[in-house]
Amino acid sequence: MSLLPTAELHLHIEGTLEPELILALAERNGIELPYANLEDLRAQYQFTDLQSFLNLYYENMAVLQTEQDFADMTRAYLRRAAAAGVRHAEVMMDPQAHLSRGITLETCVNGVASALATSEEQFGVSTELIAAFLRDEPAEEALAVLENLLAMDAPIIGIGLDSAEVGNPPRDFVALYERAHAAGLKCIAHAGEEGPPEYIREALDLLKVARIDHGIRCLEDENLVERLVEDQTPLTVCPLSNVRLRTVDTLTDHPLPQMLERGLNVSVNSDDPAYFGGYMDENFNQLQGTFAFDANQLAQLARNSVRSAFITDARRRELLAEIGAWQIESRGRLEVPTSADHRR
Ligand SMILES: Nc1ncnc2[nH]cnc12
Ligand SMILES: [Zn+2]
Repeated sequence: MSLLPTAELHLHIEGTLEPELILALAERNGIELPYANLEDLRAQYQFTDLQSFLNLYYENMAVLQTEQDFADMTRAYLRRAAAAGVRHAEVMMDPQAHLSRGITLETCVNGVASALATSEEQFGVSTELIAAFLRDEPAEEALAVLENLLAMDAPIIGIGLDSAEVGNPPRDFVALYERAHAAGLKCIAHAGEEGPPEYIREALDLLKVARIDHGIRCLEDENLVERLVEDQTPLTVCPLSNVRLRTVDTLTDHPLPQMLERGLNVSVNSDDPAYFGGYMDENFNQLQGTFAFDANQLAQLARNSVRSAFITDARRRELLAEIGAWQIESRGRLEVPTSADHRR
């Protein structure tokens, strides 16, 4: 049984920093961590909400110091993603989280970009880079960083908006998104993860985004659901993330089946796989185990990711053909795309 070919559209590269790599980079860079060992570090991975995760996520970034560190982290993700069936990845990074630690834009951007540049030949995964801005930091700072990214001709195709959602609405970032649109960049934003449906509306109406990251709280607003279905707005859903951050109680309670049923354009993504218990294959594995999706439903989720990706029509046709072949091969004898071989 071959792996389900998919596009990963919602992935924070800093969220792929595995505990083992954190310790290795700390050692390489002579950084003292507040954890005695791997077990001690792993014991921190219990989250009560988004903020409790973000605290650890930002803290662990201290080990990322050089271009090589960023490139090593990115290559480790690409290798793992390829083994999970990912054929195209649109990778977000958080430049402000590094600038605030005294790491230059060149170091973090060039480090990640250098690994992405050889991804297709090395791992068979085509990639794009998206700069995400921290919504819990001043909007003026985000705009200044975007100007610097543009000035250095950073190889980004778009911008995103992430970090602590509640109390930091999309309406605060209109100038940032106007600048990004004017520069010809694609625009996406996290909305409706912990925040209300109104934030999804704002992201669409004020920031004019092409995709919504998460968006699961749209279901609380029937008019919004109808609009999202009508426009086929992509929602990049992250099931294991939602469970680990307690947005839903258990995977059984996850609204993905309901969202598919309603005709929303939903895809499956891993968000911060090193923190949330799995990469793309593990997300599909657990969905399959919980909801018993058939080959048609799994293929639909994969097709949604490909039709929502920022890729050429030729690449889209190529990936849709791969999914079609997988679907034919899988019908009638469906096993889940397995992660057993690469599980930690
Ligand atoms: N799930 C998430 N939500 C908001 N900001 C993030 N940054 C990294 N992961 C995030
Ligand atoms: Zn995210």
